[in-house]
Amino acid sequence: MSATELAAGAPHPPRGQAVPDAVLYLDGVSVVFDGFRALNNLSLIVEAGELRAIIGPNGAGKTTMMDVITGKTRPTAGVVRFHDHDLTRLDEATIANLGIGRKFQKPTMFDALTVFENLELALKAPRGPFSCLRWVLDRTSRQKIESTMAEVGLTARAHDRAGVLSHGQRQWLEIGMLLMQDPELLLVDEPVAGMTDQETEHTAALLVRIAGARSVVVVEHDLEFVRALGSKVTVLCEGSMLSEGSIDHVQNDPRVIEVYLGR
Ligand SMILES: Nc1ncnc2c1ncn2[C@@H]1O[C@H](COP(=O)(O)OP(=O)(O)OP(=O)(O)O)[C@@H](O)[C@H]1O
Repeated sequence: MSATELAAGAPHPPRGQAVPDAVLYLDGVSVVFDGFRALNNLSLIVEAGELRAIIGPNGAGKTTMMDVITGKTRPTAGVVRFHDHDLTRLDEATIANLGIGRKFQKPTMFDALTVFENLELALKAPRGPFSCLRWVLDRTSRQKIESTMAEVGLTARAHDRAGVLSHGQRQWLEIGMLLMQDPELLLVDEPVAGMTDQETEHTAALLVRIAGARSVVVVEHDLEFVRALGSKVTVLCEGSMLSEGSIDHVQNDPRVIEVYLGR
């Protein structure tokens, strides 16, 4: 049973059984806080190289879902797998080291350091027997920093301090810092809140560009931005998946219109 077949609606395999091409696999996940179900039997599959948008009204469970994937919150029930790793048994640091990066709304960088220096700090420290080959590693690191700056559109700001960047540029730098860690799955929380229209467009193009080489899950309220992503959209409501498909499909789904878009 492949992730594509499951995503098309085929029945899920028995709990705990790996799905070959799924990077992220949630099945029957519930989170109960003091009797309140923040997640209610949620199932979700993200494939390799997929860009997925998650939308839903306030309190739908979007943040709780991200918290479950990153190990911040333990599910009360259900399966959460990253490839064949059972994430419900791992702590946050171990999950991050497996290759799951998370970008929160508020950027966390050093304002007094330049764009280049912030990316350099975010680079994984060289490990192993070749770490003495400083020159080779330095050249490789420099190339990686330069390609990441190009990827997020900050090459022209390389030697400017992070503190003088615009709000949008700070968000892109933070995404670049996460990319330096080579995540296989990137979780992005409301990336365009407070951005100008032009910054929002740039961010959509950036996320489309970086998905493909890794999977990207974006939680966002801005539906025009979600449309620009051109990706599959999952609508959460009251902790469950309400609808899934293209932005046109979910925007025309009467259940979505009733509980979310029609408000
Ligand atoms: N630690 C907690 N203890 C109790 N209730 C919580 C806790 N965390 C979240 N909740 C509740 O769970 C529900 C889902 O919250 P969550 O933050 O996941 O929703 P969301 O979709 O991210 O909402 P928003 O769009 O407003 O950020 C909310 O009703 C929230 O009040």
